[in-house]
Amino acid sequence: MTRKRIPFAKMNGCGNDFIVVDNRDHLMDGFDLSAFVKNVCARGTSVGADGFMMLEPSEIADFTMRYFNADGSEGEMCGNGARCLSRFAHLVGAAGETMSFETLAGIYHAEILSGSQTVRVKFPDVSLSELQFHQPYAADGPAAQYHYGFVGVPHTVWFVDRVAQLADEQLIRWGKQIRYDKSLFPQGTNVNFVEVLDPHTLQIRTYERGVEAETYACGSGSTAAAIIAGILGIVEASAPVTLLTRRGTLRISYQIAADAARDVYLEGDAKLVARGELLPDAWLPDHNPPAP
Ligand SMILES: N[C@H](CCC[C@H](N)C(=O)O)C(=O)O
Repeated sequence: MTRKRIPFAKMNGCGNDFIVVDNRDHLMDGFDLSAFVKNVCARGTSVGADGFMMLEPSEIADFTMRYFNADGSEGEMCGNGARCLSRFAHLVGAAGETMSFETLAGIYHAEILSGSQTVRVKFPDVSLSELQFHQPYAADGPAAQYHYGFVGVPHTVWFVDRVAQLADEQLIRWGKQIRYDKSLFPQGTNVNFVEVLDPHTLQIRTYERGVEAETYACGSGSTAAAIIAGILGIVEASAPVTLLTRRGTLRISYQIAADAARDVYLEGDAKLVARGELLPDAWLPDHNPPAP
């Protein structure tokens, strides 16, 4: 068994938590990444997180972001993850206060707001042809219609009343039903339940694909919800939209042009909460088989 120790950081963006590894020197070569990620992200038996990210070199940007969901699947992109990895890249000297990075969903830009742990990520333009509005939903769900937005990853947005009061089990039941509705979403989807508080403020709860549970916040889901609400005239699109998540606040701003939402920015905290070493028992949970 390898005696490898893997330096890592634990980062937290608005309650979305991530294990981050600097893989610029190919430390992770030889690992079955899917199994590794699933094990280290398991809460209770290992470090636990919503996702796992690696900082890797890039020939066209400051670095490459590789993102894995807690279930071991590689995701194209993660908004809160991108904010956390940008801060990490800055902390380890891989990037200055402004940076660009490669993802499976294209090139993103980010800025560490001076002297703070606030990070603003700029998304590529969101083509309006990637959005769908007022889609009917026949099954027993949170609403009779939903809206769809692809913001690096797929998102559905459901406007509901009193989202904070929605029972956790109900949210999970609806989330799973929609996320696994292959006739509508062959690739699956994240499911965002959104309440309009005022023309500048939305409250949001998200069932995340790949975590298969509610997470405390979702950056790309918040971005999709803010853009959709702006185009529908539910919030004022010309001003920043505040998204209240379960563990903090995200700010989203954008400009609506004829064919795309441009200048799309997602801003919020990105905290470094721990640094240490992952040891084999973090990724080999079979050392502790369940009691017969
Ligand atoms: N929490 C993430 C979304 C991760 C996307 C993932 N759940 C998927 O669809 O593969 C965010 O802040 O944008």
